[in-house]
Amino acid sequence: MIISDKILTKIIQPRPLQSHKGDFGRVLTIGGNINYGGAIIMATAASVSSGAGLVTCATNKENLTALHARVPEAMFVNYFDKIALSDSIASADVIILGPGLGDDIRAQEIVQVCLTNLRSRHTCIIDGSAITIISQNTHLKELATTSAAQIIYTPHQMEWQRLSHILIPEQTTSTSQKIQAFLNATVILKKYHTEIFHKNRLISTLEIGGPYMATGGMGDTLAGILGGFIAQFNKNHNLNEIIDAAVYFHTYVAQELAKENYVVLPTKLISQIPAVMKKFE
Ligand SMILES: NC(=O)C1=CN([C@@H]2O[C@H](COP(=O)(O)OP(=O)(O)OC[C@H]3O[C@@H](n4cnc5c(N)ncnc54)[C@H](O)[C@@H]3O)[C@@H](O)[C@H]2O)[C@@H](O)CC1
Ligand SMILES: Nc1ncnc2c1ncn2[C@@H]1O[C@H](COP(=O)(O)OP(=O)(O)O)[C@@H](O)[C@H]1O
Ligand SMILES: [Mg+2]
Repeated sequence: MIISDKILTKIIQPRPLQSHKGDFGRVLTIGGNINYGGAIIMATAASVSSGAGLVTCATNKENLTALHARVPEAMFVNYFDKIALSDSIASADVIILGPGLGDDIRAQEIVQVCLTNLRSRHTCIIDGSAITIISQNTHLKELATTSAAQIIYTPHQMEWQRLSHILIPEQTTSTSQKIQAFLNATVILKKYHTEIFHKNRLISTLEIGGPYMATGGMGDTLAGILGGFIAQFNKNHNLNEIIDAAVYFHTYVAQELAKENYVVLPTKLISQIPAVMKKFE
């Protein structure tokens, strides 16, 4: 199915008057080592801007000042503190694991803590470095595949090559779907005309977007929007439709900005999110 803007009017609804932040879900973002702090800050900012009720960022303490300067709405947890990390996972609805996490041994331990603490009530978006880590570790792959949580992988083609062992030129709809079924997860294969492989074997395709999106941080921003959409819309809509809406929305905002901009900066896209959501309410 080709996704259209109809999905946005369906999913983005006016908020009930009698509501509070607790009604719009809790997102936990996990990532951002000392080299890639920007990735987790962008994912966190995108979750906040797309309407998650409460957002916590579990990251390297080096990123704390920048996080608070850029996204004071977000709370902070030191991701090396295993007890604090487990507690944050327990109280989250949606977890975004991996933007800028890196793939060293301590990052692998963080992925292990996250996967072992997932329960059926959780949705976990596995992005960036976490995909690379899981690709290289059979035990972690097994934990993800057998998890009771809803797992959503958001690979670009190179990350999908690592996870699926399908070389990029051989990544067709049918080869990708075979591996996605084996992973027991949704797969959002990011590229020009992104494809979404849902768990019930439906496939959604994006026919908007373009190279103005080829900027570092654009995928981190998508992970954040997915988190924000799932956290707040999960009660009233089915997960496949919310995922399609988030993926379409991310590219729609970029496409609008591309009318006046040669490249679309992820931070600029994030700043437009609330106003564009308002258009579809
Ligand atoms: N400001 C930041 O802190 C940033 C941190 N980042 C993080 O850096 C870590 C490594 O991720 P990277 O993706 O940079 O590195 P990877 O090594 O995972 O992938 C990048 C390589 O894949 C190739 N590739 C092939 N097809 C592609 C496609 N369709 N889309 C994208 N790349 C494709 C690229 O040419 C490149 O050589 C991740 O954790 C990521 O979240 C990136 O998001 C960039 C920005
Ligand atoms: N040429 C393109 N056409 C359409 N979308 C693109 C293009 N290049 C990049 N994108 C989109 O930008 C995002 C890039 O994600 P990713 O590579 O994970 O970025 P990062 O990890 O740097 O944040 C994806 O949503 C991808 O579909
Ligand atoms: Mg990425």
